[in-house]
Formats: sequence, structure tokens, C-alpha cells
Amino acid sequence: MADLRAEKDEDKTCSSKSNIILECRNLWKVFGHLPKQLTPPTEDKPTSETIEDISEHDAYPAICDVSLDVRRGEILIIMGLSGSGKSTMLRCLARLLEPTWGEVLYEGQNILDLSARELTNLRRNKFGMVFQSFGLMDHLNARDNVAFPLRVQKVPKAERDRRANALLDLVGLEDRKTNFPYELSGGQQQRVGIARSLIADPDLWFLDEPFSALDPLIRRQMQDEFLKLQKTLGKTIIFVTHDFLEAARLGDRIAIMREGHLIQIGKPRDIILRPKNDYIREFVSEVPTSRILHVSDLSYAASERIESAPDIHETETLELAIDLFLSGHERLNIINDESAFVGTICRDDLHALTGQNTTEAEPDHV
Ligand SMILES: Nc1ncnc2c1ncn2[C@@H]1O[C@H](COP(=O)(O)OP(=O)(O)OP(=O)(O)O)[C@@H](O)[C@H]1O
Repeated sequence: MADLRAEKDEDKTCSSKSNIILECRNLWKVFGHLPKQLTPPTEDKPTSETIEDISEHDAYPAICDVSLDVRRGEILIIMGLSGSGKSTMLRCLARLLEPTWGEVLYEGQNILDLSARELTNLRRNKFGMVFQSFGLMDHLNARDNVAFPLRVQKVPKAERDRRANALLDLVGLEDRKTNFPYELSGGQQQRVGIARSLIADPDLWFLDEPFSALDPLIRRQMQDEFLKLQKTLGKTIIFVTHDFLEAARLGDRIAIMREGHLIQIGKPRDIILRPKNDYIREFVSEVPTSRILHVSDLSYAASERIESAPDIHETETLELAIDLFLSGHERLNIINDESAFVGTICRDDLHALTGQNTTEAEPDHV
């Protein structure tokens, strides 16, 4: 009988020092009035005590002692419920907000030590940012909006137009280059914002709920395009969302926050298979696991290949396996990258795991 692989799928992504582009250590952001005598936790004073001390004053700890690293080339998702501290975290990592305590290291250097000028240079040359509100300039057309960061850098017009045109092509706005923001749909405006954030060829791309203002269909299209774009450009991305399905579709790893604390960080499937506590279990309980888990997430007894059964690749989602069962197959042969047979699954196995009915055909639409 198939079962979820308990110990499988340990995070194999290399997390050696050289592979880390950004890291934060013991990061805090306290809003409000924080008396000077209040200090960060020490060995003698735990985090919980510090939070109690802060709460006694007219102050609010939005980020509490968070440490994490971001690996070169990955999409790291920060998620959590409304008010959990996602945007504050992202802004502290880009130093758009000044953290209260802790360190933020970009390529090993603490960016909290940088002067205003050094910080501006870093943001201009290494960081790209996209926020929920598109933030376009109404009096500039799409091309000039995209080219604007280069204008600030005094790049000659021909060069900046060439680069803006190329990016507008990349985000699928080749025929909208001279349109003004009010002539563009929400999705198109967001693409202009995305193109603009890429014009300086950033190393690190910060995105705060970039698709949340879009309706579900456009949002899905934008996610697909975003993944294609990421494949082409290979950027390191920190992406905020409160939608787990979006996080699981886009993210290599997900960091889940609650009330300013980082509760769990890991691959989407790890979080579903091994939630760290009841909060995370509850958090992912509504997630359609069959769309996220793969056939390889099942452990199956080695058995004989069944000639009459169809093959399914181990990297396919369980959703496809369910479709095959719904179309009448009793068993499926699992194959690997070399097309070698590795085991079989039957419909009862999946039913037990996902709770989805795999025996009845779906009713026809009327
Ligand atoms: N400038 C501020 N002053 C005081 N409190 C703030 C400030 N900005 C944010 N907060 C508080 O910090 C907490 C975290 O806010 P944040 O915007 O980071 O949450 P979020 O997870 O991004 O929420 P959402 O999904 O609703 O955007 C919230 O309780 C918020 O009220």
C-alpha cells in the first residue's frame, strides 16, 4: 500500500555560504515608541521576555527574532495571514524599513551598516522591487515608465529605449509600448511594473503580492508568465503572498510567518508532509494537496509491472493520477526519468491519502 514518504525529500538544495545571496540574523522590527533601555534578547533574556517588555510600552513587535537565508537563484516565498509581518519582513530585507535589531547580510555585507548613498547604489544596481500598487507614473507611457530608472542613472535615451523595448517584449507588451497607464488593464500595468523593476538587471528581486490586485484568471496567467520569465532570467526572488497555492506553484521554498515569528521554512511539499506544529497543519489543511504533491511523494512497495496499466512519471502531480483513476484505470505503473518501472499505485492508495473520490466519473456539465 502506498503511503506518504515520511523521511523522503530532505531539502537537497545546496545551502553552503557561497550559495547564499541574502541572510538575516535575529531580525526585529518594532513599530512605535521603543525606550532606549530596551535591548534585544540575550542568553539570559529570552525572546518571549523581550516581547513582553516591548508590549508594556507604546510599541508593537511586527518582526520578532527572525533568521533565514535566501539561496542564489531560488524563489523564496514569504507567506502568512494578514498582519503576520510579511511586508514588513520584505521591506526590512531590502532596508526600505529600518530594522530595530539584527543583521541583514547581502553577499556577506551587513546592509544596515551602509551609508544612504551606498544603499541607494545597492538598490539601483542590485535590487529590483515590485509592489501590489503598480506605482506607474501617469504622465509617462509604458516605455518611458520602464526606462525611468535608467533616466535617473543618465543612460543615453537610445540605449534606455532599446532596453525598455526588449523588456516590454519579454513581458508580452510589444504592442503597448506607447500607451499611457490609464490606457492599460491592471494586468498590463503590473507587467509594466515588472519590466521596470528588471531594467537595471537586479540580482535580487523583491515582489510584494504583485498579482493580488488581479482577477483569478489573469492572476494564473501572470503566474505562468512569471515562471517562464524566471526560467529565462534565473533571478533570485523573494515573493510575498498570502495564497498557499500561489506559493506552492511559484516557490522553491516557503517561509510561513505568524505574528512576526518565522514558524516554518521549507519546500512546499515538505511543509504539507511534515508540518512543524498544529498551526501549520491547520494553515495547509485547506490546500488541495493533490495539486502540489507528486507521485514520488508516495512510498510504494516494489511490485510487478502490470502490462494493462498506463505509465505515470514519478514527477507528475497526484492530480493527474486521480484523473487516470477517474477514467477507469485500477492501477498505474510508476516510471522514473530513465522510463524504468519503479512500482505501482492503486486507486485506494490515493483515496486514502487525498480524501478525493477516485471511483466515480465526474458528472458532465449541463
Ligand atoms: N508603520 C507601522 N506602524 C505601526 N504598525 C505597523 C506599521 N506597519 C505595519 N504595522 C503592523 O505590523 C504588523 C505586520 O504588518 P505587515 O504589513 O507586515 O503584515 P502583512 O503580513 O504584510 O499583512 P497583509 O497581508 O495584510 O498585507 C501589522 O499588525 C501592522 O498593523
